[in-house]
Amino acid sequence: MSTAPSLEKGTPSSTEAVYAILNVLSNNLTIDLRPSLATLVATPTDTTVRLVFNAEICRQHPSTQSLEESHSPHVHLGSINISPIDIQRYLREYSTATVAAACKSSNANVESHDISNSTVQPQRRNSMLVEPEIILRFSQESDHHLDKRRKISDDSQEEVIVEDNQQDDYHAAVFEDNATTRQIQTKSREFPQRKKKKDQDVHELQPLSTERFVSGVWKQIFNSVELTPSSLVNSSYDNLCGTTNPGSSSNIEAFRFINTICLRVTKLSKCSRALETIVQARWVDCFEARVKEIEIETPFLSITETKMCALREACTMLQWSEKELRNKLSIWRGYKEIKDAGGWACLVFAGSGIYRFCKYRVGFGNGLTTKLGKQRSSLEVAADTIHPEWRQLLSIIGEETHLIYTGHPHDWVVSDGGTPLELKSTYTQWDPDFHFTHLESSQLDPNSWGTDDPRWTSNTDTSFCNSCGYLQSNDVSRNECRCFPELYGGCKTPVAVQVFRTPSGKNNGLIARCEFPRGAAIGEFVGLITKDMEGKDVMQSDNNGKRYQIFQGKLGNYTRFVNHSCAPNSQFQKFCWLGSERVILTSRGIESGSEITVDYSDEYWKGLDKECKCGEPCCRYLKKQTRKA
Ligand SMILES: C[S@@+](CC[C@H](N)C(=O)[O-])C[C@H]1O[C@@H](n2cnc3c(N)ncnc32)[C@H](O)[C@@H]1O
Repeated sequence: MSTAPSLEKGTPSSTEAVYAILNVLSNNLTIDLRPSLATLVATPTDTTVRLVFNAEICRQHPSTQSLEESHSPHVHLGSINISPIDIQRYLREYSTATVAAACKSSNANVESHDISNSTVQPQRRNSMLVEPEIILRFSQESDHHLDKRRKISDDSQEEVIVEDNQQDDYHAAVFEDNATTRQIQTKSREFPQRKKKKDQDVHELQPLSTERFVSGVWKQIFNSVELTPSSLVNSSYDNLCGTTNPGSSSNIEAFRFINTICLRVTKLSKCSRALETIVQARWVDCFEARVKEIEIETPFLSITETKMCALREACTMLQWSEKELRNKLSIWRGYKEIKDAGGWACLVFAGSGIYRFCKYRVGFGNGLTTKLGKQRSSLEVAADTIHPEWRQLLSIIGEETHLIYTGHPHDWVVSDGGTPLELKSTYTQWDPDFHFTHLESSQLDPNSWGTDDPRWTSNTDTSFCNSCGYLQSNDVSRNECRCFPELYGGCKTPVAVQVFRTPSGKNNGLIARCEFPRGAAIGEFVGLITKDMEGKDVMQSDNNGKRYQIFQGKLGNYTRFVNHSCAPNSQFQKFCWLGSERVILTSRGIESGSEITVDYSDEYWKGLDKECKCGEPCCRYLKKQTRKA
């Protein structure tokens, strides 16, 4: 390719010329592949030929019309892998074709035609690949025909008549050596128009479904989200790193600093997003109240006129256009609907997904309202007990900031649509003085074991994991064992579970608020490490011949509330952390919203005069008479 594109005299601007070039390269390109392909006919049929299309842009001297030597890199237009069989078919059937038509007809593998990237990508030369020189010709006269041909190749559904004589003219123009080589059309209105994108071609981000939205809210609540902006903004390199010059400090310090800032800014943006949504939801409340007021003041106006009146008032105050406000309003209405159904907590902890959810409104409607309505108080229990500061945000819109649910997250028993109950109230019928002590880790019963913990195999700060062999440490930056990072050696966040009122007469149970993938840890079975307890519900274990029991009763953690099922979705397993044996509850695959259950084992049910209420068809302990009935 040695001849240059000629820009017609009177080209209005260089921008237009650049557009003209791009347009030719992307749309008007026709290629006579025959001379080059003819040399490849003898290529063995099992060899793929790679055709690389490069264009060269030269400058033409205005007076002499001679071409100046080009030092610019080639523009890589694309490449085609083509088989010799296709080459022969091509030569037989198509004398000239657009790149697209050629590719389609040969069913070739076409690489992207990225003309915006004009640097030459050096191609690795493969002995199997042949890179022939290709003559590129641009024909102004044949645009009309070219368009028609493109239509045929691009959209076979479209009925386009290509007149034979026009095709002949077109071929003649392309093959004639003296034909104007590489002419660029400069009349922009005659450029082939870009194909309008069909609806299905438009790339849209997939909106969130109801389930994903609701589980997103739960995830945020159980995450370490911080909702006090004032405590976050006060960050400087000095008070985070203790040095004044970031340039002089080591990379690790700078990295630590930027990580801290990054974390704080993320928290800050979460907080301001939460503020934004509650203010905007409240805006809709106030807007609707104002519409009602105008309705009374001016009863002769239609509903639309009344709304427009309120909208215009707002536009004046906000200094936004009506269109701008109406667009925002449709999303803000979504926030209000979520708030009305799920409460303010739902809105505050919705996270970034809420915008798209309200924009596309897929999953909106009664299903969402009912679902959120049922979980509203459970969400509030979690929000109040895990993030007691969250209600402070509501002061900006004049809402009550007092916490409704105080104490430990598992001091409350939730239920679908019901009012949360205090945990102790659910046991008073058996024990009027019931009080539950929440433990982070097990306690050693000194009467049974003194200071000799039966779970110990060694007493070290670090240890190598029995399962993965990696170093274990409570220091997150040193720990390498990733067996159960939710519980050991990782950053801890509250586990996404709640104590809930079972509908099947088992008193309380444990419900998953997020998904627990198979193998994930739910929690350590934490309680009093004791021995020789009889007639009580205990976990029996044995470490190197030392038999010990873990008793929960009135102390422990949430694993205390896990009920039995004959088809359980979790199981107990032993795990050694820093030389100490632990019993942990791991998931067999648990969906958000399902009850977490475990198999208590035959041993447990053997001596009990109780009936299993797991409700599974495979239940092993359903009393015979019940079964008959
Ligand atoms: C560790 S507690 C589980 C939490 C208990 N439901 C509660 O409200 O405290 C074990 C007790 O729960 C009850 N339970 C657990 N699973 C059961 C089942 N499948 N059928 C009947 N009762 C069950 C039994 O009373 C059992 O003794």
